[in-house]
Amino acid sequence: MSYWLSASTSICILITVILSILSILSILPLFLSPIPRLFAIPNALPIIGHLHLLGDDHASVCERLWRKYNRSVFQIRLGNTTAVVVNSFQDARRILLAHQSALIDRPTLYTFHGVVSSTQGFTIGSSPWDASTRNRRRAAGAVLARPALRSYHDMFDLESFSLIQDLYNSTGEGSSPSSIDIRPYIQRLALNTTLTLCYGIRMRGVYDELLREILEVGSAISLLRSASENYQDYVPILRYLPGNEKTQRAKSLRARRDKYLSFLLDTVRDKIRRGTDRPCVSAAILKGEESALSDVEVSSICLSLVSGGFETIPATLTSCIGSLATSEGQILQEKAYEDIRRHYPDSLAAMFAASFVEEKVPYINALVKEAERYYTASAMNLPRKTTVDITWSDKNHDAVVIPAKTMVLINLQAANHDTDHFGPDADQFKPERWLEYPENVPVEKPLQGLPHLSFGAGARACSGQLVANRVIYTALVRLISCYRIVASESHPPNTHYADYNAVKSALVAIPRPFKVSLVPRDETELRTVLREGEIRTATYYVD
Ligand code: HEM
Repeated sequence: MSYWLSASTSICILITVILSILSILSILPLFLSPIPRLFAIPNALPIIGHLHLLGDDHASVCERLWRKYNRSVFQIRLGNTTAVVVNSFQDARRILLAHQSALIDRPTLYTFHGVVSSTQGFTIGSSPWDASTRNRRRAAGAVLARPALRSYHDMFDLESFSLIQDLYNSTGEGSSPSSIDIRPYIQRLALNTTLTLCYGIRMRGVYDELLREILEVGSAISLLRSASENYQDYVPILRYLPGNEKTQRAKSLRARRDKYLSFLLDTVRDKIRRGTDRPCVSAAILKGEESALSDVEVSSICLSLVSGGFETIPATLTSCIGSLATSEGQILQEKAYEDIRRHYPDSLAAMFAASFVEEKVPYINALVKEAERYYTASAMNLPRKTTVDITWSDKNHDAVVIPAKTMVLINLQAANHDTDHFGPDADQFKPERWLEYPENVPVEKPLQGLPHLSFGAGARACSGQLVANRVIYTALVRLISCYRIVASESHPPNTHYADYNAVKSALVAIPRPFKVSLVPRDETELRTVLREGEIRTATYYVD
């Protein structure tokens, strides 16, 4: 009897000791954390920190951690790097705007900055803050500012017209056309927009070889900026393993990118020699009209504009079309069509002629904002780094100091779906949230501050948001007024705000493939605008 008693006592003691050790281990990171008193997520492992916990979908995991621990701002450890994650809309907006100069820097990463970017310089979005970044951001800002939009009307017209024309040619005529994957068409629309701005060059074919090479290399490079794909950035010992595949891959992508960037710049030089160049960023700089920038800075600006738009616009626009194509989306399409007709009552041709110079249909503006919010293209934003200490406080917790040189990750996906800010239906695609209906017609609700955080905010906010809005707006107005978009039954879209993304570890979302049928609303009217459009746009580009 006493033997059993002492045995059970020993087991109890053993369990108590194990539990005590475990609880000490779980709270230990709080005491060891480099940012004193800022809540640290438990269960960091030696060497890798929280990388195991984050998996490949950092935004959704951090969103769940926020709700689980009821802390919108917390610290995590990515291998050897401490990062502060900010989740709620209010906190994200506050840290980006109230501390914008303290957050103006961006961190450098071994694979992306050390290997990929060693030849053409960093893009603006991946550059640490210094005088060169300031000059490049200013130059890009001038090209992408509101007054400059006017000079791109031909381009907006041509590219959105080519979208409609090529879709028409690919899907066939009649009321039951074949279903199609729309993303490659939108990729060309987005890439041609920035290629025209930077080099005065566009690709005619949706499956053009150079176009596909730029897209493939660009997407692969964007994966090299992801924490979950590049443990060697945070666990340095991995860099020295023999046959390091990541570094080899980064070098081969760098070589492929250097090749097409040189080709594009050489083409502009050649056009300048022959006097056939078009006004664009690189021609202005090569001709000495803009002398403050070096060659590497010119390459960096062009690279920033090309890479800034070619994935973000397709992610947003393709997914929006996915939502419109569902059975619930049919109602949204009809409301949008009615509103387009209300503002352009005369004819489809009149609407076509005006749709690229103004953004005046409220329902389409609401669709654009909702698509940008709901399908947050860059879920974890481009990382930021503090330049000085930030004193951070909120009403529920004591003030903490986030030290200078800390990585700050703003969870844009979580902020854009924050029910405290957008209401209980934040997880639904609902353009109506941006509208009010006095006298039963849609009018845009007056905006108080930022509508959403998909373009970031503050001193390093997206430079291309006005161009992006116009491209998405024009494409939607034209598509919806020409076609009813219907989801394929065999390849339907995934419309969940996180799961629509096939590659969650990438810096910018890549929507899962789906197909739609495009049913012409009025075949005769459609053919008229196609004929007129062909004549009008033929005058824009004479190669
Ligand atoms: C729907 C389309 C787009 C989305 C959702 C988007 C999103 C973003 C985001 C989240 C950032 C980082 C902001 C921050 O750190 O706060 C960014 C930066 C940037 N974007 Fe965009 N973007 C889009 C389109 C474009 C386009 C079309 C261009 C150029 C033509 C562009 C050029 C840039 C540049 C140059 C930066 C770097 C800014 C800096 O670091 O100073 N973006 N974008």
